[in-house]
Amino acid sequence: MTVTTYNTSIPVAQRYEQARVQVSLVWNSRDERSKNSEKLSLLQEIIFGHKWRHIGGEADLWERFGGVDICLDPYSFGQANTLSFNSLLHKLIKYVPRGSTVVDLYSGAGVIGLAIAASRKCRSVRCVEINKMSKLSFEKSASRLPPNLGCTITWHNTDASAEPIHWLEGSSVAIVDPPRKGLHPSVINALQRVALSERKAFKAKSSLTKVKDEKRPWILRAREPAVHVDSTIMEESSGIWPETLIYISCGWDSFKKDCKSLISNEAWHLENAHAFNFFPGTDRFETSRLIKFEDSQEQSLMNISVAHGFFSL
Ligand SMILES: C[S@@+](CC[C@H](N)C(=O)[O-])C[C@H]1O[C@@H](n2cnc3c(N)ncnc32)[C@H](O)[C@@H]1O
Repeated sequence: MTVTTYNTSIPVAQRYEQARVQVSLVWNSRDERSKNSEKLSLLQEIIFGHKWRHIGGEADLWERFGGVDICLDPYSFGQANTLSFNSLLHKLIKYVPRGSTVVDLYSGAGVIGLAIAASRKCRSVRCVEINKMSKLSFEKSASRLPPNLGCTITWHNTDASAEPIHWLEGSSVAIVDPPRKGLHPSVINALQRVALSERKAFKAKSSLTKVKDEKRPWILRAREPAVHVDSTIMEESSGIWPETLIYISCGWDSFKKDCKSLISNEAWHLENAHAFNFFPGTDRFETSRLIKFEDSQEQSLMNISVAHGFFSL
């Protein structure tokens, strides 16, 4: 695969945005009418179409992340640098107090949530992801978790920005790992509100947040889990709000913007950050950082983890 950045008259960043991608398929046959040629058109359909089909080889790729087996299906998000991601997880896990109730927003196949569930004796972990195709990977990975974890783990196929308050309520730790564009304004707004004194008002009336009739069919709402692991009955969660926020970012500019918003009203205070090199040898280096926040209202510690933000060299 080649990405062309041919037009050198425009700035590098724009060159990549406007780049054209050339995909070369190497096929061992005399011509496109040879035996097995239907597989070639199938491959073409797979690459340029919207469906994935398993043609040959092992269907699943397994990785070991954060001490758990993780299944990576082709249609689910997967971290490119496994070593750096493991270092990030190792650091991140320590910021999650044992016994926490965790919400993993933008969870993909639930790698972070599953790793935390396995190592921090969490009471519950809720993974929230918009891509319904990640469900299968989550299910397969969850099936390999050690038995009797004593943690309720659920995976929800929904848009995290649709009802963020619902997901923050009942979670003592919130983890966000958004795409490069950063957090949706509704998520930032909800994080600001729950960390401020408004939190008390929320405590009173939130559990509270009624499910509204959704008039926009494209908005996913899935309060009920698509996958539920472990038999533990969910405890009453109202009254618990995030005291720890871990932000993992792959977009440095969007992170800076989100971070500024989160600390602007002193709801969250930056405490520390960690950086990890996700793309060594490139002209940018992708970093992860863990930033710890202190909540001035309640003197509790808040963490923000920023992963792989971009710095131009
Ligand atoms: C950077 S990936 C992180 C995935 C996962 N945390 C991991 O490390 O494998 C961002 C994920 O957010 C999901 N996503 C994007 N927009 C979303 C939204 N509005 N609500 C929920 N998930 C979303 C994407 O499908 C993708 O899986």
